[in-house]
Amino acid sequence: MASGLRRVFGKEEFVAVDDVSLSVEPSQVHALLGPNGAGKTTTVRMCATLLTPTTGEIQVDGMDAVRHPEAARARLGLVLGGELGFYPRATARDNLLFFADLQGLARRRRRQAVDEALERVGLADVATRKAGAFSRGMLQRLHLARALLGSPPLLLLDEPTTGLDPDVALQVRNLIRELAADGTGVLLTSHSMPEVEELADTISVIGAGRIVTRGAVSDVAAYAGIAMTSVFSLPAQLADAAARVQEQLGDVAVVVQRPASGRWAVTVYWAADDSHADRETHDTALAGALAEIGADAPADLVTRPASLEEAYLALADRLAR
Ligand SMILES: Nc1ncnc2c1ncn2[C@@H]1O[C@H](COP(=O)(O)OP(=O)(O)OP(=O)(O)O)[C@@H](O)[C@H]1O
Repeated sequence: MASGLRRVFGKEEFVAVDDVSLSVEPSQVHALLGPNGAGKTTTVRMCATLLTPTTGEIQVDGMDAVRHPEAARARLGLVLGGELGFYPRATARDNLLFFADLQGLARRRRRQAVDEALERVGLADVATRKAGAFSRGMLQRLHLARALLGSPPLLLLDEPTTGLDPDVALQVRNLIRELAADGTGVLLTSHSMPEVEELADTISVIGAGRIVTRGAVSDVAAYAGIAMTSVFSLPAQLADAAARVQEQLGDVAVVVQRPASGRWAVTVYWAADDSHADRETHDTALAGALAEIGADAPADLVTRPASLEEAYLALADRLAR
């Protein structure tokens, strides 16, 4: 839906977003991942018609969003992280009725659309309570309800769970998954790796305004140069275990250790370029290295495909401006 997006700011001609293309299909959750200032929000704001691209094209549900921003706006729902924007002394329902009105929803459809949206986000029971009395989690769900008015085929969610309690964040994630399952396309930004890993079908990693890699978690991991990871713990007295295991393994892996619960939590990142290596090969190599340094075989060893967080941390240096 977006191609060749570029956005330049100010007299200094700072390039915030450079040649970004992406698409969000129905039922797909597409996540934008990247460090602070990478250009994620600028991209979302352009897709939402809040910001005009310096160059590039955007289509929302077949509508040219640069030429016809209002028509495109009616085809998408937007939740920007940390926004306020409700009338504290009006009820949740009246707030949504006001926004339904702003969106130009037909009068006879308005009340029904509002009640459906409140129901969808689990706020139907508190529809007559004032928004000012809502907790942060309830407000965030109200934002989602607002975005859902008129059942747009596309949702743009910029950090929808930032600052929420874990249980409320979980509710919001469940809701996002349900909406996608019902056919809505979702473009999501988040700093939570487990969240992106859980929700996203496609991940675009953005660094310094450009998309550097795109795909599933395994694709991001391959780009980061790691494929699998082994994690285990060692007793506190083995303070130099990582360096000694590293010496044994050489450049097929990177070994790090951190203190955790009075022991060492050790992580071994196996290099991705050895495509023949499987779990067993890694475990055998590791057992040999540990025996060599005089450590007992760890009972809690797990070797598995790299997580998104591990992959992301491994490539963080390459994303800086
Ligand atoms: N209106 C503006 N004027 C000038 N520079 C801007 C403007 N908006 C954004 N920028 C700059 O563009 C870059 C990208 O910002 P953006 O907010 O898109 O990043 P982000 O990836 O969403 O970051 P974060 O993770 O911190 O939210 C930043 O360096 C920011 O300072």
